[in-house]
Amino acid sequence: MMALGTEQHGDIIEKLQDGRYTGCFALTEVAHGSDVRGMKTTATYDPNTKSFILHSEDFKAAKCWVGGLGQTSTHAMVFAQLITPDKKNRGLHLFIVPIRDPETLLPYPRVTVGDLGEKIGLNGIDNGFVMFHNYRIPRINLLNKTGDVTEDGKYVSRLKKESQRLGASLGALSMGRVNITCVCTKYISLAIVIAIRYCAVRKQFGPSLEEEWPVIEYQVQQWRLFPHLATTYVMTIFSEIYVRKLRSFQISLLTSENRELVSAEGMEFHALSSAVKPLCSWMTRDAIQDCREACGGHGYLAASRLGQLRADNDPNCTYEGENNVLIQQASNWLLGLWSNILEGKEISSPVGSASFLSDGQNILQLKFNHTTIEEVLAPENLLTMLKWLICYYLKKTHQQVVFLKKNGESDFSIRNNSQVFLARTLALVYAEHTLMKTFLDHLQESMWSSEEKSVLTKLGSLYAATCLEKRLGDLYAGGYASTSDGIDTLLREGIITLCKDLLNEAVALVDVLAPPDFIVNSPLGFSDGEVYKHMEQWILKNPENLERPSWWREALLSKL
Ligand SMILES: Cc1cc2nc3c(=O)[nH]c(=O)nc-3n(C[C@H](O)[C@H](O)[C@H](O)COP(=O)(O)OP(=O)(O)OC[C@H]3O[C@@H](n4cnc5c(N)ncnc54)[C@H](O)[C@@H]3O)c2cc1C
Repeated sequence: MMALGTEQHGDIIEKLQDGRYTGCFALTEVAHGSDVRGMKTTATYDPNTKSFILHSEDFKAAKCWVGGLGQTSTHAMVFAQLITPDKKNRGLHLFIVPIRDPETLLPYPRVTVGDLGEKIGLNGIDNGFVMFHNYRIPRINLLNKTGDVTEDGKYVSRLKKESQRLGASLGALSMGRVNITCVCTKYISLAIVIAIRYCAVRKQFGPSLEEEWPVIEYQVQQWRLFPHLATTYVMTIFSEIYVRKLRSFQISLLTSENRELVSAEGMEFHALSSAVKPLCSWMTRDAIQDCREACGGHGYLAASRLGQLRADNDPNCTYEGENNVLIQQASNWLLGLWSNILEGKEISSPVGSASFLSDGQNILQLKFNHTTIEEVLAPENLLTMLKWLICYYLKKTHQQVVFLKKNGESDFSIRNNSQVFLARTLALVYAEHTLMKTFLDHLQESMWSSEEKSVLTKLGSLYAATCLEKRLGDLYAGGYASTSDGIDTLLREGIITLCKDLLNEAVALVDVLAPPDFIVNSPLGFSDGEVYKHMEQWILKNPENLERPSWWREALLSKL
């Protein structure tokens, strides 16, 4: 509201800030989500009453999934197609719409609002729907920074194209994606804390009947968990730095005279957030699942919290841009840079996430030339391999685009047919590289002791080596490595060695990440490691767990 509104919205912003009003954000409709241009809710300006008439033609046009709308919000920011009195559709605009009376929480007449009902997770949030039936709101409720309607109904905008206006409105949402990345770091941290603490205590088998091993001692268990521990550290440090960078970008948005630079930074941040949000939410999804399985049967107890974490992280893959759709924004930006490079033009990457691409043709000539595990695991060598992969995917995706263009396919069809194994992977590797680079740059800061730096470097190497091991096929297929180089053995043995090295540090490393016990709130993951004591308390505290089923009389013959 602050990004897209003007002085006329000061009063309402103040009431939202001090809690007299509560707000929500209504973009998605029942029949349209990712493709926002398909939204059907209309806001028709009526110069006689100087108001907009909001209307949802049917249930398909109902706004839905809106967090906070189901039972509580008094106001919604609603995206609607703005229709001026000349019957022209001026495209999607944002309106502040009163939904409920703040005194009674009852909906206003001509507004149908309600809750979507139980969800897979996040049930603490009341996601709701709303329909408008020729519902009038004052003219000044339009957020009018990019486009406005005069009292007599003329449309005015400093941005000429509808796509620019929509871009400005949606651009204001970038911070939301960054926040999601931060939320993911909290979920992945909790999951890894619970799993590693539990696995350090849980014992099964051993070299002899007398000697049982904690399951974390097993190689396979380390390989299943420690790469996620490494990811958690890389994600945590990355997201902190990333938020700081974005905040200073937002300040320069308001203050900088250099509009060209700000615009280039804006595009890069948009591309970056469009790749990083999918990567982090997917890595968190995979980590939570592995943590759940790593805790065996007890991990399946609701009390372990792993199921809840899995369900709560799930929508991170969907909202603020469905991952598979959102990630296309990043690959489009990268492909644009690559086209410039091929034409011999300079490229602009003021945030620095893709500046290495200007050397892309040389990077593609590089060959794997390491002979020891130490060399392969050296962070700068792993970073080079990730850079090579980005250039490789750029080249392949660009070739596919050119091929489809030559075949006369439309832009829509070209984009659609260059995603799988190409543009999508490109954007993911770009995000993987950005995380690793940011993490390593941060390790150069003087705040770290040499011991801390040493263990953090191991974590960085494990993160990058794990990313690369999954793409060995491409490293061979693209000619970076040949079968005689032994890259597979060196990378894989490197991962196993790192896991072994980290064994003694693992519990301390999760203790660093862990919130206080009352937030961990899982008998498997409390800091004292007294898993069985806490499980017993948990199970016995619920009297129902010791009772016969409520229907026992119906099922037993004796009825006693
Ligand atoms: C818990 C939760 C909270 C939410 N909160 C809000 C909120 O507060 N406000 C709000 O406005 N919305 C909210 N949403 C809605 C959310 O933003 C949308 O669900 C999301 O943008 C995806 O849109 P969709 O559901 O229409 O999916 P669709 O766009 O219908 O996607 C369906 C599938 O099709 C695929 N697909 C679609 N287009 C393409 C393409 N071009 N190429 C390849 N694949 C494609 C997608 O990848 C997806 O797998 C929330 C959703 C959830 C789950």
